[in-house]
Amino acid sequence: MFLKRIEIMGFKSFADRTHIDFTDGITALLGPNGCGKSNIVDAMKWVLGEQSTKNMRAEKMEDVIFNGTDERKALNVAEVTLIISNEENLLDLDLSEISIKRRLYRNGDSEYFVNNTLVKLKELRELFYDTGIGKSAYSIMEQGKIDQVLSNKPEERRYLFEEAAGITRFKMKGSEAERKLNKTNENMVQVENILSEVKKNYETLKKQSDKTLIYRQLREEISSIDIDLQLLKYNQLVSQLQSKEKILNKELENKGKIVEEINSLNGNLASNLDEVNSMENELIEDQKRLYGLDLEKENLSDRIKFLGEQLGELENQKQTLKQKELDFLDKKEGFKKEEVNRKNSLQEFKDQLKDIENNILNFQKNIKSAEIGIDENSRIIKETESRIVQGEKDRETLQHKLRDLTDNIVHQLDQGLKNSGFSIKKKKELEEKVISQLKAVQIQLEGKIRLFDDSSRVGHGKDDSEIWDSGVLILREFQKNLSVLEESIHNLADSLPDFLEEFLAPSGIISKKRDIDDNIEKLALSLKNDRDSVKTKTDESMKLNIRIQEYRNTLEELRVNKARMATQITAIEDNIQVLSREIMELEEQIRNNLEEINHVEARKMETQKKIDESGILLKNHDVSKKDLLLKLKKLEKSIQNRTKDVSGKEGELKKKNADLQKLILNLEKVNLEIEHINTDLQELKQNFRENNSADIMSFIERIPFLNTNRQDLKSDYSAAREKLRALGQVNLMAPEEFSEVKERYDFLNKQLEDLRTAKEHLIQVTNEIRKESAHLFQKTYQEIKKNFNETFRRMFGGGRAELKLVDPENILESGIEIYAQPPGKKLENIALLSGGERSLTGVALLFATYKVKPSPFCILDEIDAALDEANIQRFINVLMDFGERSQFIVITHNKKTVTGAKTLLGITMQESGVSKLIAMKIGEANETR
Ligand SMILES: Nc1ncnc2c1ncn2[C@@H]1O[C@H](COP(=O)(O)OP(=O)(O)OP(=O)(O)O)[C@@H](O)[C@H]1O
Repeated sequence: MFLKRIEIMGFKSFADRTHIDFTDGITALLGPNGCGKSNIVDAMKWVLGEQSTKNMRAEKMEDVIFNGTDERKALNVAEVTLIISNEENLLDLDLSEISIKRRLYRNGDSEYFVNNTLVKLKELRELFYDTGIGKSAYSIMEQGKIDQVLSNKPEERRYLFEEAAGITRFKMKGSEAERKLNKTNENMVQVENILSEVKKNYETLKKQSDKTLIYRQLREEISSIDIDLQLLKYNQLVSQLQSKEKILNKELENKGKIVEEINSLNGNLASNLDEVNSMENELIEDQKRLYGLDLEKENLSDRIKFLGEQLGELENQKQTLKQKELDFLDKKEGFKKEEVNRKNSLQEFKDQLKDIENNILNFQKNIKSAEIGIDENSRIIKETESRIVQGEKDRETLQHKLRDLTDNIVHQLDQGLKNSGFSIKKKKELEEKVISQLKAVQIQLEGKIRLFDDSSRVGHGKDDSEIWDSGVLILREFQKNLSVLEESIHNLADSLPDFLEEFLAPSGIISKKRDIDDNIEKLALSLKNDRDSVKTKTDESMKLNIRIQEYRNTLEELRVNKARMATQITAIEDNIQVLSREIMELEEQIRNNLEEINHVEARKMETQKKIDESGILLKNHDVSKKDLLLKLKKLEKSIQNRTKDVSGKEGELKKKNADLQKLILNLEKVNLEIEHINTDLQELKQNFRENNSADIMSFIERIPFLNTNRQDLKSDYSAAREKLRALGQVNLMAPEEFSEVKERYDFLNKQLEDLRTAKEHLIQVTNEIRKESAHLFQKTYQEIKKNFNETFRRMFGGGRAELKLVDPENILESGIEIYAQPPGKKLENIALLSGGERSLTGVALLFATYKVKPSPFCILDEIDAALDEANIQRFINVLMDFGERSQFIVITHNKKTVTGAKTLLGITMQESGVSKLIAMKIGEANETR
């Protein structure tokens, strides 16, 4: 047993909570027409997820909720619970009993539960795939549906075979795989589009990055050569210093010796020569100073020259940096222009998007107002229709009244005439008498008038008094005749019955009839107007519906446009972001460049200051030298005068002193040279630190490996600088930008590759599903085909039936033709069969399918309606056979079919409009039978 119980509450005519317990075998559902038997079938379909309102015999889904009776209010919720036994694990849930519940509220909210857990409709449907149960399966066969299996197009019949073959799940999986494949294709196109955009950027940045890397390499090369040159100079200065220090030490030794010799010579000349000596010392001092001044002057000139060269170099550097700044500014200007263009386009797109959104709002408003118009029309139509119904009722009431009144009039007239003894013949005689008397009076009157007229004109010889007398006579005669006439009129009036006056009086019965006639006429006119108005409003609503459809189509297009526009806006916004980043980076480069320029400028100014200071020193030297020369001349003259008196010994002493002086001068010179070398060394170190932000001593270990050919190094330096210049403009951030883009480019390529793999996989899955489905379908089709002929022969007591694939080459789409040959007839297409034959053929196909894949339960709703006695018996025989294996619930009005059932369930409507279940025990059932 599969179906255990169904609980229905508030569903269609089942207003109260109703439990129906099912049993094994065949259960017959009995009850008079309209008592709610098919509503139970509807409840079963509904709880299994039926979505078609047509299949639920409703206009909208809310119509399935109990909508009230004269005695009961409508309900706001419908609920059906189906309890299924899953002991044979037919459903893929590890539970022995499963309850499925569907609930619908009047506001349209709908819920599904499996074992009281809220689930989605999709999950519920998947639970029943390939079980023969469910929306499109064959477990529920209703009135007309069996016939529909035969009337459907050959392709539409496939569902029966597919469900039996168990490929519904495959089909779903196949469609899902195809949906995924389409989605993957769309994603691939999208990724390819983005990739082609990124690729452009990638290639541009790659070129720029390569160039920048060369640029950086050259800069490093130049800096390295520059360091080598500085190291060479440093090495040279250090060697010079060492050799000078050696000379200094040697000369100091010599000086010591000569001083000793002079001291001994001077022993006796000391006193005499003190003055001379002091003068000579002064002279020597002055000569030393003079020599020192010359040396200093030479050094200053060299220094000024060196600083001048440095200044030139710095100026070149500054010019290069300036040029670089201009290039950056040009580039930035270009980017700015592009950014403005992009922003303009962005604004245009945004305006367009706004227009589209406004249009969407307008169309939504139009739809809303059209819907309001339709609602208003429906309201008016409803009102008018109820007015028409009321009008019809009123008209009927009036017509009823009119009929009563007319009967009354005839009756009263009859009665009145009878009571008053009125005779038409007598009335006619009296009327004729009055008319003839009236005519006689008229003739008499005309004759007398003429006579009187003649007499008054001619007189006939009579006087006036005679004329007057004859006039009086005439009038008296006339008066007499009128009295006779009056009497006749009275007689006539007396002959008419009195009650007629009452009849014709304003409050009389005839006036009432006239009023009713008028009212009926008015009512008919108003009904006609109301019907015209209903028609006009219905036409209007139809037009509004067409217009709503048009608005919706346009709305759909607008929504597609809106999405497209939004994508373009995002793309431009991305573009603008890239541009503003590039601009910011350029600005950063310009700022760095400016800092470099300022730095070079500061160094230039410092160098210039040094040149100026050296120039002032040079001028001061010239003045000092001139003064010193003048002083020297004077001093030499004084010494010459003083030494003329000194003896020949003094010659030797003089010579010694001269040697000493020479030595001292040499010593001074060497000291000065050492001092200059030290100054140069300090300067070199200082410059090195400023240019390279590092101490030259940290590079010292490079010296032994240096190419000591200064000339070669210099030409390498110039060549590298030339290459750098030839490179032109360089995007310094390009390698970093390129690495970012590369990362994205690689990522997109990877994504594309993944999508390709996914696509191949999906194609493979689809092919496998198709292959497996084709195999299962073919197998099941062949079995059903074989069974069909057998069940057909059993149903018809002979004959032959056949199934044919319309397109055997295309087994997964092919339609299935049915041919049937009832006994003694020709093999015919089913369209030519009689109603009963068709039902029987349909049932044969259904049972042939059950044989291959029995559905765990089966509901047959009056499928026996068109069968005659003999066929019913055969139908019952087959049904009872199948009843051994499956659970059958049969709705029928046929007594014979009822005899085949094991259990009977009765449905009644004890309370009008509310279905109720009466469980009949087999004993009672037999009595009922
Ligand atoms: N939402 C509803 N609320 C109340 N009653 C409803 C609702 N929907 C349908 N009905 C009632 O259900 C009845 C129809 O029930 P159903 O079609 O099940 O009858 P049946 O027993 O199958 O009849 P038959 O033997 O003629 O096929 C109708 O009287 C209809 O008014």
